[in-house]
Amino acid sequence: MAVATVAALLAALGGALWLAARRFLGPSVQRLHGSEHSSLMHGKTVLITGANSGLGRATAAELLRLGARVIMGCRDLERAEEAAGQLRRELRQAGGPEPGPSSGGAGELVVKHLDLASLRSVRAFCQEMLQEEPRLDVLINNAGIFQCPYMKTEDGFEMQFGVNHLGHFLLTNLLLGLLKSSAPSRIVVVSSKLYKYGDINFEDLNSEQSYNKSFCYSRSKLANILFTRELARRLEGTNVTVNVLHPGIVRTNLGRHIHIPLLVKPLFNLVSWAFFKTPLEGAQTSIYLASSPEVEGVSGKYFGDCKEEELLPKAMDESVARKLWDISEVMVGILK
Ligand SMILES: NC(=O)C1=CN([C@@H]2O[C@H](COP(=O)(O)OP(=O)(O)OC[C@H]3O[C@@H](n4cnc5c(N)ncnc54)[C@H](OP(=O)(O)O)[C@@H]3O)[C@@H](O)[C@H]2O)C=CC1
Ligand SMILES: CC1=C(/C=C/C(C)=C/C=C/C(C)=C/C=O)C(C)(C)CCC1
Repeated sequence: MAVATVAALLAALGGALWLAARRFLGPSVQRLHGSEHSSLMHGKTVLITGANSGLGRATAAELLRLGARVIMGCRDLERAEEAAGQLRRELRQAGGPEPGPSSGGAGELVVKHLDLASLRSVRAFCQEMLQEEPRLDVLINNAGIFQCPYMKTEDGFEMQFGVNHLGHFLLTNLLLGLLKSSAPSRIVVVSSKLYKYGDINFEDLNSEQSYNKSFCYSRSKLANILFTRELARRLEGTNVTVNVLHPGIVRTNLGRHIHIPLLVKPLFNLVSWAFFKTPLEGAQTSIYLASSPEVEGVSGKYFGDCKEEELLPKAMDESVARKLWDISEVMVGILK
């Protein structure tokens, strides 16, 4: 008995040491582009939704470092300005490009208000973009909400479907002209592996008959993939590409609606610290699809860890993708 207890304690201690060593001594993030690529994104304007937190913030930081001009589309201007201030300080400390009159926009960070839970806000944002921005080279549909209680957007859509899919659907459609006139340009869509558990039930897209927060998140992420594939088809020959990715499991604020008992929280924090990716690790595929010459001309594909991955048949169903597109047009009011 005593031997078993000692063995269990030793195993636990060994495991803890291994995890700590992995975090502290292991290679820090394998950055996609080292310093030799620090001008890769010079002259390019990138719009990132939800760039004040998590993956969006890390993506913004890295693309700024590569010389992009980054527009942060965020719903809370106070949180966004705070994040922008930190990003500018970090860039200066790292010796990144200094924005100024002669920098051609390199390293410049702009904050704009965008609430994807309001079609009015999306329209106002796009109008401002079209008035103020002469070009848009990369659009990163990153913002997302995860497993919230049943809530509706300003326009009466179930919140996860409304923000993760419909808000981005309208945003992308209204910015397509600018992306086309800036071609070659790219659209990057952040989905999730959890798409596998979703289905597009056209009879109840607003989840009024029943609401399951996990299913609705998965459905919104499946919609992200179907949207990407249908858009890629529609964009053939335009030199505007669109690809979709899953980032893995990443330690961000996405879990804000998951309620964990106070006493168990430290354990969850420890587990996430040990096993989840950091935001910079998780953002690598977004950064890759936004900037790498390797994916020039590649469109309609699904990526994880900077490599193309296979999709389940339900995410490649062209008739479902077309029907979802048509219904989304009606829902957001852009039916021609
Ligand atoms: N973290 C993970 O393990 C995984 C994440 N993903 C996906 O990654 C993407 C980024 O999430 P992540 O960085 O993890 O989470 P965070 O919660 O850290 O970031 C989400 C961002 O989306 C913004 N957002 C939420 N609702 C709206 C809205 N109505 N209008 C505009 N912006 C909004 C948030 O703004 P605010 O800060 O104001 O709330 C925040 O900036 C999401 O699409 C998510 O589904 C996919 C798989 C796994
Ligand atoms: C980090 C973290 C949490 C967990 C978040 C989780 C589990 C997020 C998972 C998101 C996924 C897998 C999204 C996929 O699309 C807690 C427990 C809320 C609180 C402690 C810190």
